[in-house]
Formats: sequence, C-alpha cells, structure tokens
Amino acid sequence: MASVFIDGEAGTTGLGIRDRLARHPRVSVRSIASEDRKNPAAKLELMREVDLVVLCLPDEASKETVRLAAELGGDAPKILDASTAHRVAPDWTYGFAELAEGQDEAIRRAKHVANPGCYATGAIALLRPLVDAGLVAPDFPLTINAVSGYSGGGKSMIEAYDSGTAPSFELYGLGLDHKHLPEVMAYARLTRRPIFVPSVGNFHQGMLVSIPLHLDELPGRPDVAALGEALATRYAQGDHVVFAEATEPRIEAESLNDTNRMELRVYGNTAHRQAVLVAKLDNLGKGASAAAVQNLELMLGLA
Ligand SMILES: NC(=O)C1=CN([C@@H]2O[C@H](COP(=O)(O)OP(=O)(O)OC[C@H]3O[C@@H](n4cnc5c(N)ncnc54)[C@H](OP(=O)(O)O)[C@@H]3O)[C@@H](O)[C@H]2O)C=CC1
Ligand SMILES: CC(=O)N[C@@H](CCC(=O)OP(=O)(O)O)C(=O)O
Repeated sequence: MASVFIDGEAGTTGLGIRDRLARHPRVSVRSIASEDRKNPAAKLELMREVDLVVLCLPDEASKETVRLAAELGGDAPKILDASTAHRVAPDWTYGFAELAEGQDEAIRRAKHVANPGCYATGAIALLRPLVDAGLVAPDFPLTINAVSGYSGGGKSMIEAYDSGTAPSFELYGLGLDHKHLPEVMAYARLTRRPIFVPSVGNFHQGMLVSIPLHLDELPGRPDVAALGEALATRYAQGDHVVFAEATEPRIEAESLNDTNRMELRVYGNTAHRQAVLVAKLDNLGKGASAAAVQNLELMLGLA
C-alpha cells in the first residue's frame, strides 16, 4: 500500500483528492491533525513517513512545504503540486500525461510533478497538436475565451456564491495577466502571448475553453475538417482526452463533471472560413483533483 499526505486536505482540491483516494485499493491517505495543519514540524514528521505528498495550497505555502521536504534529503517523499508555483519551473515535470508522447513516462520517473491549471489543460490540449502539426503558427495572435464554475475560485469564491453575494456571470482577468498564461505558452509552444479572457458563472463546477480562428490566417489555410483530423489523430489512443464530433451548434459546460475526461471539438463554418476549438472538462476533475490522482498513480508506479 502506498501512502500519501495531502497538504491542504480540507480545501476544495484537497477534498476532491481525498474523496477519490478513500476508495482507492492501493493508496492510503495519512492525515495531519486539523490544529497542526499549518505546523511545519508536524508536516515534516508526516513527510518522513509517506511515499508522496500532494500540495493543495496557495502558492507561497506550497513553496514552503517544498523547502521543508528538501530538509529530508534523499528520504524526501515525491511531491505533486496542485498550485501554480512550479508549473514552468525547470526542475519540475508538467503533469499532463497527454501533452506529448513520453510525458506519462516522464511523470512516472519524476520526483517533482506540477499538476496543470484547469484552463491551461483545455487550452494546451487544443493548441499543442495544431502547433506541432504546423496548422497554427507559434506566433499566431490567439484569443482564448473560457468559462468556469465558481468552485474554480476555491473556498472563498464558493462562499461568495453560496451566500448570494456574487454576480451571476462575470468576465475577469481583464488585466490580461492570468496565472495560467506562462504554462499555456510553454507547453503549447507559443511564442506570442495569447489574449486570455476567463469568466465565471453561477454553477458549481464545469468548464469550457474556446479558441476562435480565422482559417485564412493560418498557415496553409486549412479547412475545418483538417483541424479536427489533427486532434482526432493526436488523441486516438486517449482514455481521458478524446476528440468528439461537433454535432450541434451549441455546447454546455457540466456534462463531464466528476470525471477525469476532457472532450475536444472543432466547430466551424466552411463558407465563412471560421472555426472555434472547444475543450470541455470539469475544473475540479481533469482540471484538478482527478488529474492529480492520475498523476499520483503514475508517480507511485500504480499505473
Ligand atoms: N479550485 C480549483 O478548481 C483549482 C485549484 N487549484 C490550486 O490548488 C490550490 C488549492 O486551491 P483550492 O483547493 O481551490 O483552494 P481552497 O481555498 O479551497 O483551499 C486551500 C486550503 O489550503 C489551506 N492552507 C492555506 N495555507 C496553508 C498552509 N500554510 N498549510 C496548510 N494548509 C494551508 C487552507 O486552509 P485554511 O482555509 O484553514 O486557511 C485551505 O483548506 C491552489 O494553489 C489553487 O490554485 C488547481 C486547480 C484547480
Ligand atoms: C474561477 C476561478 O477563479 N478560477 C481560477 C483558476 C482555477 C485554477 O485552475 O487555478 P490553478 O490551477 O492555477 O490553481 C482563476 O482564474 O484564478
């Protein structure tokens, strides 16, 4: 039985991981007493005894636990960080197994893995295959639009919606400096910073990430079908990331909730030479806790 300590177990992401691991036949969760949850000495003692620690903390607290673990030298557990702190750090492995061939193997071998951001998971899954295939140039002026359920904002945003003080819908991140952009650029291999317009609505969980494209501005002026074929080919073997046909000119955000699945579609109008790429995922599932469980199974040699 492999043992795991979830630092930040009572938060939104931590609880999601704990619930999934509660029914896991080969992983046991070691918990810290609630009054000690921010006590470095207690964390250090627990980290001595476990195989892996998952960080479900604000960025600064994550960095602090990583520093603490370093005190254990060669006895330090493996670390999976769900925060934004290490996603583009050179000595960390990006925990998106479907990123490219061999990424699952890199996660298996890694001592330190950064779990991807929820919006970034959708944007990278859509863009990386098209950049690799030469259908989208790395310096293309992209716009990424997205909507998330309010659980994406953690405990404080959940409280605001539950108490009725939050708006039904809002755009945010309009300072154009969202924390997921560095990882999107790095792992989709973009050289020009996309404009990212996230939004949040009055539903608990679920997410759509959409990217509009003028086809005549792309290299080789591909048609709608060519974009779909590139994604279908790339994810043909996928269990968790799949290409799906765009059968209706609309899409809702919640049908993949509580799963580790993400669906990618290409909508378009051949006559108008326009397309919209869309990823659907659960911000708490493939966007956070379910992806974390997928990663820790790889890191613990259970998958
Ligand atoms: N919600 C989401 O959809 C996603 C979140 N993430 C990331 O996961 C991390 C956690 O986010 P989320 O679960 O939403 O946040 P929450 O606000 O829901 O939970 C954070 C938890 O961390 C605890 N905490 C804060 N500081 C410390 C510390 N020093 N030691 C131990 N525990 C601490 C908090 O406890 P207390 O309340 O008692 O202070 C709280 O329980 C963040 O980095 C976030 O960016 C990643 C992907 C998606
Ligand atoms: C609705 C909402 O506020 N969402 C969060 C992102 C949630 C998430 O995935 O953040 P990390 O993975 O980077 O921790 C935000 O935009 O900051």
